[in-house]
Amino acid sequence: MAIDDTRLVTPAAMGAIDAAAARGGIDSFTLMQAAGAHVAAVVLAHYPDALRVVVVCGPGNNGGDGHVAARLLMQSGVAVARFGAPPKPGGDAARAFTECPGSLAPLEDWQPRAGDVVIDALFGAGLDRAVGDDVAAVIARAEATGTPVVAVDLPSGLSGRTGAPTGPCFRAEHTVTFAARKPGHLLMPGRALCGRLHLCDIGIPARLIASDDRLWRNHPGLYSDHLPVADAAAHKYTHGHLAVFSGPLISSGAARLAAVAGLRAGAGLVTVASPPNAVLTQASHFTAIMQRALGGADALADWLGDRRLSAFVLGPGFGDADKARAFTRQLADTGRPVVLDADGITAHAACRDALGAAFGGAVRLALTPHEGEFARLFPDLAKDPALSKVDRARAAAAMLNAVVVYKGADTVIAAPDGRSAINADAPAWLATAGSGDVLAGILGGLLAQAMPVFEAACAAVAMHGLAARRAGIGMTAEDLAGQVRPPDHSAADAGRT
Ligand SMILES: NC(=O)C1=CN([C@@H]2O[C@H](COP(=O)(O)OP(=O)(O)OC[C@H]3O[C@@H](n4cnc5c(N)ncnc54)[C@H](OP(=O)(O)O)[C@@H]3O)[C@@H](O)[C@H]2O)[C@H](O)CC1
Ligand SMILES: [K+]
Repeated sequence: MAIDDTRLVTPAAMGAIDAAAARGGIDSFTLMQAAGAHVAAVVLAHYPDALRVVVVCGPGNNGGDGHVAARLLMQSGVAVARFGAPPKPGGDAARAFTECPGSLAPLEDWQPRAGDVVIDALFGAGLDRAVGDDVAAVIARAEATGTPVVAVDLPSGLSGRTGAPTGPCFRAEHTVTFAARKPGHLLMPGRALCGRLHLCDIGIPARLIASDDRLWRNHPGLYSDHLPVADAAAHKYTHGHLAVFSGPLISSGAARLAAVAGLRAGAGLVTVASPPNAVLTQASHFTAIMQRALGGADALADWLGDRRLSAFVLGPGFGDADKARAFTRQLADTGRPVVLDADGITAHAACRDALGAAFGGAVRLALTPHEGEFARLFPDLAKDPALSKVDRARAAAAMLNAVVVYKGADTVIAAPDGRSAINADAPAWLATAGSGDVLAGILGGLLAQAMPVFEAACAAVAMHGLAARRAGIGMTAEDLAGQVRPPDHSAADAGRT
C-alpha cells in the first residue's frame, strides 16, 4: 500500500502534499477519480440494500469526489440523486460534475425517503467556518430521519485539524479519507462523528506523506526500539528502582495502584514512601513492593542519596500541596525522571513557570493531566478555542520542558520538541476511578528502566489500553493494575491497529 497509516496530516499540510504530488507529475483529476471510486466502493459494500443514494455536493473538490462517486454508482446500476451547488468552473470538480450524467437539484429539495443513503460531499479539507443554514437543514433532516451518512474525507462541519465541529455537523456511519488520517479523525468528538474510518490509497506516494507535523497515531513504531529488553544477566537493580510517594492514610490506595503497575511494567524494585502514620496500612497490602516511612524534606534528602532510585511518581492521592511542591523541587534537583500526576499537577497551578524552570535541560519530567487538571495548570491554553488538543498539549510541553500526557478518550502525548501522538484505541471502560494512577505507575516503571520520556509515555499509554482489554469490561482499577504486563515486542505487536 502506498500509504503511511501512522502519520497524521492536517488538512493544510495535505494541501501541500497534493501540490508536491502535482509537481511530481501526479494528475490531480486522477486522484479525484480514485477518491470517488473508494467512496462508491464503501457505499456498495456497506449498503447493498440502499434504494437510493443521495449525493450532496459542495462547491470544491470534496464535491468533485461526490460527482465521481455518483457517476460510478450510476454505472453500477444504483439509483442516484444529486443535490447541492455546481462547482466553481475550471477545476477538477467542474470536470467531474460535467462527466456525471443527470441533474443537480438545489440542496433544499432533498426530501428523505426510506432506503436513502447520503453521501456527504459538501465540505472536506476546505471547511473554514460554520456551515450555512441550508447545510444545517440537511444535516438536521438526515439526523431526524436516521438516514445513514457516508462522509467524504470528513463529515461536513467537522474541522480536520482540531476534531471539533465548527457548528452543525453530520454524524457519519462511515468516513472515507484519502492518503493519510487527519487529526480530526482521531481527536474527540471528531472520532465519534466519523463513525468507521476507511483510509484509502489514492496514489499519493507514502514518501510525500512525511510532513513536518511530527504527529502520529500512537503505535509501536514510536517506542519499540526503546523498550527495555529482558537480559539473562540482569539483576533487579538493572531494571531500576521506582519510588512512589503515598498520600495520607485515607488516600493511600492511589499510590498502591501506581506501585503495582510500576512493578508489573518491569521496574526491578518499587518502594512506596508513605507518611509514617500510613505505613502500617500500606504494609498490610504489600509483599513484593517495599515500604519506607518518609516524614519531611530531611528524610527525603537522606533517601535521595541512594543513587539506585531511578524514577519517581508523585501525585496520586498525595493531598498536601505544599509538601508536593517541596518534594518536587527536591526530586528535580536529582536530575532523575519524575512523573507528576493528580495532586502533583494541581499543586503547581500557581507556580507553573517555576516548575518548568526546575526541570530545565534534558527532558525528565512527565505530566499526566486529565482535562480538569490540565485546565487548572494551563487555564490560558484550555480556554483558547482556536487550539486543538494537540496544540494545547504541545504548547504545555514546550512551556514546562516536559512530556505531557493529556488524558482522555483521545489521549495526546506531546514532547517539548513537538513530537506528538494521539492514542485512539483504548477501550471506553478504561475511564474508571484509579485508572490514571495505574497509568502514572506504568510510566514510572518504564522511566525507572531508563526509557526516554516521550517513548516511555507512548508505550505506557499503549500498555494501559492493552491492560484494560485484558481486564475486560466492568474492570476496576485493581483489575487493571493486575493486568499490566512488562512491555515486550509481542505486546507491542498486539498494540498495532
Ligand atoms: N489528496 C487528497 O486528499 C485529495 C482530496 N480531494 C478532495 O478534496 C477535498 C478538499 O477540496 P477543497 O476544494 O480544497 O475544499 P472543500 O471542497 O472542502 O471546500 C471547498 C470550498 O468550500 C467553501 N467553504 C468552506 N467552508 C464553508 C462553509 N462552512 N460554508 C460554505 N462554504 C464553505 C470554501 O470556499 P469559499 O470561497 O466559499 O471560502 C472552500 O474553499 C478533500 O476534502 C477531498 O475530499 C481530491 O479530490 C483528491 C485529492
Ligand atoms: K464531507
